[in-house]
Amino acid sequence: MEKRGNIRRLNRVVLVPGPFQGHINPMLQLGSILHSNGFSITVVHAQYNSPKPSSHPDFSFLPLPDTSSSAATTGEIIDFALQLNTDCKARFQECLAQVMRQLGPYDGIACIIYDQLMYFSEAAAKDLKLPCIIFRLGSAAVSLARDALFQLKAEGHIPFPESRSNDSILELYPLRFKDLPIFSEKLENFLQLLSNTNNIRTSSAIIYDTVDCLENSLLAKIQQQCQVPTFPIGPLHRISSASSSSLLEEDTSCLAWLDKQSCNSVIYVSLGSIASMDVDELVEMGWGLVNSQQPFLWVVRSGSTLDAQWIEVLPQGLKKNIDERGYIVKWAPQKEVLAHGAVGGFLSHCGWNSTLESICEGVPMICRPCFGDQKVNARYVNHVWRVGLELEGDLKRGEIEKAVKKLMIDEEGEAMRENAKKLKENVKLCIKEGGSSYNSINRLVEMIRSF
Ligand SMILES: O=c1ccn([C@@H]2O[C@H](COP(=O)(O)OP(=O)(O)O[C@H]3O[C@H](CO)[C@@H](O)[C@H](O)[C@H]3O)[C@@H](O)[C@H]2O)c(=O)[nH]1
Repeated sequence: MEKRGNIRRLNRVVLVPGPFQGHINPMLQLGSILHSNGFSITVVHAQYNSPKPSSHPDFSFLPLPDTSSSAATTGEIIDFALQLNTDCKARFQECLAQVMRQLGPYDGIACIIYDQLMYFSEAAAKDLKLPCIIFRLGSAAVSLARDALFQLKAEGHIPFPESRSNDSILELYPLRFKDLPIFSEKLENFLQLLSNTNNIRTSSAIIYDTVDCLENSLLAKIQQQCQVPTFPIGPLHRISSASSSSLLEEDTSCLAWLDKQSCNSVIYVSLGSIASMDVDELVEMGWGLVNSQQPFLWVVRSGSTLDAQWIEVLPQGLKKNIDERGYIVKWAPQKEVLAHGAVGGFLSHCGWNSTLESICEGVPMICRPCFGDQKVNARYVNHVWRVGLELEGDLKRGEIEKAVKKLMIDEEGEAMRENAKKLKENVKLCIKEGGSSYNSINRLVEMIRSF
């Protein structure tokens, strides 16, 4: 890793993850892959949802003293992200200059890899003449859908009336208007954020945590439109040996509970790290699961129910039924749960990490998308990859019960399980030696070495 013509070694990669669980995990997984390829890793991060340095002793961590460290709920995410970028830009540049000084004259930064949400990184890198690479965290389908939003807006198609919800969007088939990854309540701010995050500016490449066998034609389309190389290197959680970057404590007691359940019998329920529900929805979910008669493992994050601390708001009768059939935790070791033989289905919000993790374990899904890219992922899960079904409309116990039975017991669910198993095998081929993701990682490493 020596720079031609001098003895300066550029082997440090600076990573800038977004401050959410679903963003931190893949970035640190990428860090561990680069580390195993001989790079030193510095993680520059926001203080809000700060990653835990003790879980990654091989990396250096530098917090940005951002002022926007207030809780970001679903409705506030757009404004939070815009503010974070304003707050962090100058400080990031100071931070980089500090890293460069500390490294001394013979050691240097090869490049900066930043979460597209942290687009302030690019300007600072440019000022310091450092190469940078964008990390786009969602699927290729989401990326294309986001690009198309500006045209749809210019043509007056968004915001769209309820009557158009089910209409297909030709250029984004099979997406319908209701699947678009938009935040309708804050459309102008959202498009502003999107235009900032989508702009490649001086970045040298784009990384995707996705797999060729899932999104082959979409990835080809992106590469055609893109002036810089793209690297689909996922699923990172499968390729990387990184230890858990969980911000919350994982309750591993659920694994012992799973050990007592029969094969493929348990429905695992989790809506990720951001989505919330109200008390009525929590109660409906509880009864729906109980009435399905299937054993269930349910993640209810502390504070994820509006107007409640945790599950104290569940009626006693329901609690008693849950104790007989289910197990509730505040946070699960999700990857281990999905890999457990007892788990036969996943009721998920379809965050991209959860979707990939489920596909990699061959676990079919009930899709309950809550916002943003989750709606696109859900559509691909049930309509393209055919490894799940969608739970639409208001969250009602009868509908939940029906969906769980369909997935876990009916023939329709069995077909989805078969498809999921095939997809799992295809992904395995992509990550093994000579596979598409394996080759993509090698090309990425070569590119970083050439900077
Ligand atoms: O009990 C739990 C629940 C989740 N997880 C992990 O937390 C991550 C959750 O990520 P994801 O499924 O992507 O959901 P969010 O946390 O909601 O992620 C945000 O970021 C994603 C990546 O950009 C987007 O796809 C989502 O829509 C957005 O909400 C996954 O790695 C899970 O394994 C656990 O470890 N334990």
